[in-house]
Amino acid sequence: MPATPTFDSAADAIVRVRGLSKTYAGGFQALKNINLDIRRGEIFALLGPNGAGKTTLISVICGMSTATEGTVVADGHDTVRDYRAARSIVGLVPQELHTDSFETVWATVSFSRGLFGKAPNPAFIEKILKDLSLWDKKDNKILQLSGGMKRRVLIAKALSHEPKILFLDEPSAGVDVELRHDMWRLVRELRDAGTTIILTTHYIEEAEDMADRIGVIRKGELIVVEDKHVLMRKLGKKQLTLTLQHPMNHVPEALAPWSLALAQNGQQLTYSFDTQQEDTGIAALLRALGELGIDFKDLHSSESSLEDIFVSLVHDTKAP
Ligand SMILES: Nc1ncnc2c1ncn2[C@@H]1O[C@H](COP(=O)(O)OP(=O)(O)OP(=O)(O)O)[C@@H](O)[C@H]1O
Repeated sequence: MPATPTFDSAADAIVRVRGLSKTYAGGFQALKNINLDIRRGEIFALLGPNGAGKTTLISVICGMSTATEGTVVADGHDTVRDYRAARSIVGLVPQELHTDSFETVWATVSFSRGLFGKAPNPAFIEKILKDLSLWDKKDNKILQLSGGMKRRVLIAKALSHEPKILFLDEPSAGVDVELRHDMWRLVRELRDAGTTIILTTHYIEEAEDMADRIGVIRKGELIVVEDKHVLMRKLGKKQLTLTLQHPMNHVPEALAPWSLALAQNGQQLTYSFDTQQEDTGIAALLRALGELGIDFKDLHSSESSLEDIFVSLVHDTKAP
């Protein structure tokens, strides 16, 4: 399993993370020497199990939390030395809802824009609220809204100052299907308009669907950064499943080289092969089956999903 971090030094990186480590006050090291370039205009998905360090990494990149070592440069601005400028180009949709507000939706979102020193732009705020189906709630107080509506307000706030980089921390956690679809439509629109999107997610099918590149973080280390399609091609496995005419009790010794799995009460033989190999071994397997007189009535192949790849990456015992 190639769990080597591929450090990609893109010429047009909008975020450059170098040698980033973070140790919390209690002594726990949550991030270990992270190097990462986020390309301008991409959707980058950060995957990792609970506690891997995703939120910590996002908060340090956004300048909300300080690193113990290393630097982050966002669109040319060092997030520590040049905090205000760096912060003004970043929008963050946090995981937690802190929105027990007596303010109205309109006031809250407009105020957020003002916090970043941007001139009022009611037409722009109106557009965001309409895009997020919040327009008819614009005069409601935040505390009167449902959880899903509050989540929409968080997104509206993050977008209010027209950030170049939008961070979404677990945007789909606890939201209904409708909001999820609205959110992904909006994310695609934003990306098409030039916004760079960085998100963390547990919904791997979403990363598979949405992301241009994927980063996998485990125990504070970035173990893989790769173009989604390349990752799936490189680490993906294909499976060939044969449904047999006659069930068998065990896999014959002569078929040992293919490490076949027998399932479905001896009716199904499965062969897993590496998609990168030049010779998949399928032709030889079919010949061997013919020679042994093993007939099959059906044959189909399938590819491993990003989820399979992710699970095998984070459980790879060889990696640290
Ligand atoms: N303020 C803190 N003080 C000490 N340790 C912390 C603090 N915040 C987070 N941690 C620890 O750092 C590690 C990384 O946490 P982080 O929230 O970044 O993980 P995550 O990948 O976002 O997890 P999840 O998917 O559960 O949100 C965890 O072990 C967590 O317990």
